[in-house]
Amino acid sequence: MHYDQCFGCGDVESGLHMRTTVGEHMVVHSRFTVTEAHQGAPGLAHGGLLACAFDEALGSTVGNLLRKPAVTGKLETDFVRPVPVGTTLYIAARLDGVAGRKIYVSAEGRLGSADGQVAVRARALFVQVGFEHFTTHGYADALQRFRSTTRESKWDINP
Ligand SMILES: CCCCCCCC(=O)SCCNC(=O)CCNC(=O)[C@H](O)C(C)(C)COP(=O)(O)OP(=O)(O)OC[C@H]1O[C@@H](n2cnc3c(N)ncnc32)[C@H](O)[C@@H]1OP(=O)(O)O
Repeated sequence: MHYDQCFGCGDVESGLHMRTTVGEHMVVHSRFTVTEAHQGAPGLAHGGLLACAFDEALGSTVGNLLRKPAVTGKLETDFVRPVPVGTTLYIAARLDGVAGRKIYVSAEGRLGSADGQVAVRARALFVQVGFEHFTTHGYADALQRFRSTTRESKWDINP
């Protein structure tokens, strides 16, 4: 689901500008290029921004494969190698299982190419929610407009 104000996939200037495609064996691929706006230590990606990229990639995996609204309940990250500014992180994510409303997903991010060195691994639990989760806690008017103008069309699989 593409929301233009989303920090992960939207058009926010300092955002991550991530796009997602679904590949073979239901592996969901995302890319994130680290810019000057994403630094923690000088010249290196901030860990929280990397976690954000994985939240986005894993959320997109849930959205693209299950097409059910869900939110992150738990997100774990292993930071294995530093990710320098200018690097593109290639994230491959998988759906590991579903148990009732609980959705388990995991991903790994590689440096520079789809077969580069692993820099980050992540696992998450998403919890399926009703649309009222967003209207109750978020901008209800904006969400209703977003829903009525997009419906199915913003689930962009391999645009
Ligand atoms: C394309 C879109 C990309 C989007 C990418 C970005 C996604 C996001 O960042 S979403 C924003 C961040 N997340 C949030 O704001 C969520 C805030 N949390 C909540 O709203 C609630 O805690 C919520 C909805 C997760 C769960 O609450 P609720 O609906 O009452 O369900 P609840 O009964 O507590 O939990 C359901 C099940 O999940 C389990 N669960 C919930 N949270 C956790 C957790 N942190 N760890 C382990 N298990 C958990 C519960 O134990 C329960 O399991 P069971 O069914 O076996 O008893």
